[in-house]
Amino acid sequence: MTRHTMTFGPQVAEYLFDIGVQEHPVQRELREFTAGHRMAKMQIAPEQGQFLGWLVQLLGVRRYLEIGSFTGYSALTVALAMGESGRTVACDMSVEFSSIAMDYWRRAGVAERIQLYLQQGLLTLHQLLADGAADSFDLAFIDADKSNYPGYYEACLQLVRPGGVIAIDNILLNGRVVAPQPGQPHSVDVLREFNAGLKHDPRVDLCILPMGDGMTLLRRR
Ligand SMILES: C[S@@+](CC[C@H](N)C(=O)[O-])C[C@H]1O[C@@H](n2cnc3c(N)ncnc32)[C@H](O)[C@@H]1O
Repeated sequence: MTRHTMTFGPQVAEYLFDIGVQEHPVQRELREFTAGHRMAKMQIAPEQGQFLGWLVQLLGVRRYLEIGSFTGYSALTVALAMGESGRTVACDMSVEFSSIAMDYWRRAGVAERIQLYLQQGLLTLHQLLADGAADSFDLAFIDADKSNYPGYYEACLQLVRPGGVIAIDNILLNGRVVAPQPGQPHSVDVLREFNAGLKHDPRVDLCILPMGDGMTLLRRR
């Protein structure tokens, strides 16, 4: 028993992965491919993917909005968990990353169910709102540039239906949110202020998981 969240080394992390992560063969291939990519650390941890897939089942998610898709692992995970009736709107700005993502989405047979917008994420979210998509998503996942997190959050609060969930990744910035350094990027201050405000936000119910680099979950009231 413990009153604190345990921290653990690579051996326990490997054990948790072994006993806790179920992957489709294409998901595994994509994760292994991405491990060799120069920006590999941007991908979510596989146990976060497992959690998102589980949340999809729990909530009965049919419409998923993702801001920041990189090589496609999180979108692939959620698309597989939603099944044939699921629909994803994915946002990214990188042609290079997105072409890898689309390749793996095709190979897993989910590409037709994912609509990718290759432009600034905020622009896409505002377009979706202008097109009447408010209250239409069951789950949103924010995992892109940190300085825009407050803007992504405000837009997602309108796009996700009441009772739906907004998940937010990398809220700890590798611990930089609690150990500010001189000359650090402005995004650290933005994220620290953003994190601190959520527990006072009457529009949501909050839960933070110490998973990966910290994942916040917000249920829209
Ligand atoms: C942390 S990665 C996403 C990881 C992904 N969710 C996964 O599971 O592999 C962040 C992504 O956000 C994208 N990005 C950065 N700034 C962006 C912006 N302003 N609008 C849209 N996408 C952006 C990057 O190109 C990158 O692919």
